[in-house]
Amino acid sequence: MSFLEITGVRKAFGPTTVVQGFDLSVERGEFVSFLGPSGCGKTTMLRIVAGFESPSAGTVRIGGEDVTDLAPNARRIGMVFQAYALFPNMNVADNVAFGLKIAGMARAEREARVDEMLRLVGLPHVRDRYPYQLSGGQQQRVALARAIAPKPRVLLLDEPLSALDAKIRVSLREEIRELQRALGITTIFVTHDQEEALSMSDRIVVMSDGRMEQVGTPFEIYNRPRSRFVASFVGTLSLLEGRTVIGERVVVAGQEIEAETPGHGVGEAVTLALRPEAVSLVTSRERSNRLTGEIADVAFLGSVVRIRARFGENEILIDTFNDPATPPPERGAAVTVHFSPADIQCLDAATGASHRPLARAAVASAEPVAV
Ligand SMILES: Nc1ncnc2c1ncn2[C@@H]1O[C@H](COP(=O)(O)OP(=O)(O)OP(=O)(O)O)[C@@H](O)[C@H]1O
Repeated sequence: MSFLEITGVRKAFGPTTVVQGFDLSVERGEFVSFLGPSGCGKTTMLRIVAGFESPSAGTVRIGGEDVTDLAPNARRIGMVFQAYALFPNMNVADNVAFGLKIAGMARAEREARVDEMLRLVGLPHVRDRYPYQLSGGQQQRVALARAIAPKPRVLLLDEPLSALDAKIRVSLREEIRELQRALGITTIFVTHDQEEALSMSDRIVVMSDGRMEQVGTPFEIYNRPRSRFVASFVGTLSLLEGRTVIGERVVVAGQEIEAETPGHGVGEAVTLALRPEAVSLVTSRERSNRLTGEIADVAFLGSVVRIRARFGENEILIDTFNDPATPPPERGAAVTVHFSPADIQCLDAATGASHRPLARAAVASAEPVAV
């Protein structure tokens, strides 16, 4: 049995079911993200694990113990919320000591643990400050120190980074992950930010409309999305609308390309999906599987240049690495792009299912995936 077992959980508020068919086993020390758009039920699921909501059906087990009917404070979990939830009238040390005091820890031991926790989150110098004297990032680090001080069995993080500046968000991601690894604490992290989930998680649960769409490692979720929803929610994807012709070929914007379209007969409409990093600009004539169109937009992102090219009604995003010797193409310029047939994913318009893994992963390449 896994350390945290969520079995058959369903949750309804009145007539509205907001979570259903939720089954998940989390190993000890694992970092699992619940990823999905606003309203998909991820916070509700986290609150069920925490004990703030009771499920309409199903059970939650931690360390083999059925905690479904236990109050939150009896579950030995730690939680960090999105909004700064520090007690404003207490200084940092008292905030971090809060759970320890409730647990009846002696003063000297408490003080030592507070110091240890503040060192762990890199804030030994803010001990006597009040929350309003801290930056947003510092407040969240104190909230993290407060959550882990009582040595919880499970750490629950509800969008803890979403109120912070982009730069701090990225550095705190790494800090949280490092700390989580060092402590070996089983963690569930709720986010609607796919980059956050991809970069931090051992596994991701992608949720939509109260259901689990897919569970997998970031690599699996990105490269082998099981549904159109997962394919388009996680990462960036260009969709091409085409029509199949004889010989594994598809006509897109009046041009023929090679693409496998399993399950589609000749003459059928088909949707093809492509990741931006799978497309390259063609500089010589020899490459097959090309489409010619026009540059619609160029975004210079620094190390990566993201180009939006138009092919009739279709648009393709292309990520190329910055080359200091070659300025990016101009808007309106003609462009020819190339992609390998293996990098094309054929989506089934009717069911939203994807027929085959996205590209490179299919050959189990160890190539790092740009996010
Ligand atoms: N106490 C409640 N009573 C009634 N409906 C609720 C309650 N709590 C949540 N809901 C509804 O349940 C659905 C899922 O909400 P939940 O907060 O779990 O989604 P979420 O994925 O976490 O979204 P967000 O990222 O916006 O927080 C929403 O439609 C929400 O309105």
